[in-house]
Amino acid sequence: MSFFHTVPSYSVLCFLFIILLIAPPFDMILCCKLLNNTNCAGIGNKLDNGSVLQSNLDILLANLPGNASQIGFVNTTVGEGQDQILGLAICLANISGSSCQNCLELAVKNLYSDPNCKNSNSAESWYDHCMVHYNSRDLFFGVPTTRYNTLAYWGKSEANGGGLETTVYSLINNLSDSAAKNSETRFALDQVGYMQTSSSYTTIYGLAQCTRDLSAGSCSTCLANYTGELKIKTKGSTYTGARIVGMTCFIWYDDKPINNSTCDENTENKHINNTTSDQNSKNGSSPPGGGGWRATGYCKLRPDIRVYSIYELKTATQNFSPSKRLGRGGFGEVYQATMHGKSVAIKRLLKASKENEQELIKELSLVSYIEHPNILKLVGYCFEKNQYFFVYEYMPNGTIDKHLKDPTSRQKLNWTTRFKIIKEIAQGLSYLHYGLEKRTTHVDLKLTNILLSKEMTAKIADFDMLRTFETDETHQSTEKGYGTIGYMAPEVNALALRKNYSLKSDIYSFGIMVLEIVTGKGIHTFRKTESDENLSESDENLTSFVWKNWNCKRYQEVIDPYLDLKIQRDNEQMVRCIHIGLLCIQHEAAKRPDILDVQKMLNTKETLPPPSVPGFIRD
Ligand SMILES: Nc1ncnc2c1ncn2[C@@H]1O[C@H](COP(=O)(O)OP(=O)(O)OP(=O)(O)O)[C@@H](O)[C@H]1O
Repeated sequence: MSFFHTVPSYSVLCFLFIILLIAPPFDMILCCKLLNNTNCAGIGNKLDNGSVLQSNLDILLANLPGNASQIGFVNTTVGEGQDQILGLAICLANISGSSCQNCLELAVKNLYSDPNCKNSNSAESWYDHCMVHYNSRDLFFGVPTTRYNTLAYWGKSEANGGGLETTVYSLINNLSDSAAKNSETRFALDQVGYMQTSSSYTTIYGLAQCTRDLSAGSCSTCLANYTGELKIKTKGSTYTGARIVGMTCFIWYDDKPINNSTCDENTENKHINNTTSDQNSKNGSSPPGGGGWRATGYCKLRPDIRVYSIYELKTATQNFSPSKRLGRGGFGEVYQATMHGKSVAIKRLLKASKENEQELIKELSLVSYIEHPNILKLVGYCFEKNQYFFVYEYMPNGTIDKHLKDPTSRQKLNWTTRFKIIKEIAQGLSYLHYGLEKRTTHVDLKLTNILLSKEMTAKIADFDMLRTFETDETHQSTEKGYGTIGYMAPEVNALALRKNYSLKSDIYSFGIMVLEIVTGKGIHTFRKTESDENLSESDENLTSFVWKNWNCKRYQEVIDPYLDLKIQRDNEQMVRCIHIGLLCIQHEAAKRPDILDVQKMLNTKETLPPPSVPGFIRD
């Protein structure tokens, strides 16, 4: 199990390059759309400490987050008559149950801690993803209001009559219509394309939601009111983003994806307001021209990444039944399941905890955007109740390691397939090293991290792990991560040297994998020893075994006996792959080819340089 490290592409100096290599991509760290502060002002009646009403309020607020997290909404009352208190809690319908609960717990906490709202008989606290509202006086369930807490807009403005206005308001109208008709959640999320100029295309994302106690008609009314209000407030212009947070409905659109995300105190922005005033909040409106509050961060997740609830995962895996378990690695267990008609592999992270959550979110956002046919695709995740899961596409043919260990599969794994797999791993690695905005290293490349699809397409996996986890003895901690003994390059093999990890260290691991695939012998076939005298297969390592035979030109000794050696072209490719493998595992990192060179070597017949001594071999 491992993770990717990223490197800014402008880095040329090696040491700077390495330092940057292990730095997390900062722009991925921020999570959640932030609203500006809205104050709690003009509180009406205060509750008497120790009163029945106060204790009813305490009961109400203690239960709202948990009750609402089930379906993202609850409205309820506690007490009767003079002592009755009404409460409503709602989350944006595209966040997980755990995020909803976290958000509402924060919202409730603020109702108690904000001096303006503390002990109020009527107050409201809203965050970016949720809102809590209580009242001891009026019945507000099911009643649409025209009052809103925040109306804000931002981004580029365009005079009305331009294409943006049509795009935005047709999106809002469609969303409003869909949300009103959605009897289950009163929520709709959509996106629409907009040609800014003849050559520049923008997507506008949007959501609309009503509290679930509204009827379809009331929901329409609420959303229509706010749409009209937005038009009035923006005074003849349309902006690329806006948000209205109302008492009974919300509208939000932006030219950036409005993602679901997990939020905590650091990332959610709080807003507490009392409800005694009938006036619109003064604090939420932005001046035309894009001032006022602005989104300062997102969980940058690929928009189609799904958020699963633990309940869904438990159901799909028969409560994580051993019969559904695909395997166990250094960091967790993997289960097979079918979700929404697709076969998936659910990785349950056993060593993650709340403290790691922000780091996990950061990893998640990085991994979610990595899309390549030779990289395992992330489908979704679940961070709930201090439990953490990543959901990936399922690879029915398992790991290549498994195929090489089983004599029947090994026999079936002919050279054409093995060569294809080697080239596919190189393609995936090339994408990581050079195909992303920032250079990214895998750090834990090994055969158990290469999965095979139904069509035997190789996909690089295992990039979802924190760098600070405790692990088992087969893994060693790099300064910010792990590698696996046997695959780790000499420059990173000692604990003190872990910071030396570079793209060339990944190349070393790639070279070991190539040799394993050609020889059919995993690194674990050999007993690792420091001695290179009187080597026999049982007491040398893979590297020394290949190197010794290579130097004597005993190529056939090296090639997997399960491979058919009758085809001349295949034989040449096998020897060439041993050669490439040896170039990749040269002791001196600088001498190793980079992955683009490797791809060229694999795809052409150009003459290769002689390899120098590999890592971990004594001259
Ligand atoms: N997407 C997947 N499809 C099918 N099987 C999978 C998938 N992901 C993992 N597996 C199986 O689950 C096993 C455990 O995977 P996991 O990533 O937890 O550990 P690992 O890579 O084997 O070990 P380590 O944690 O030491 O890197 C794998 O060896 C593989 O057999």
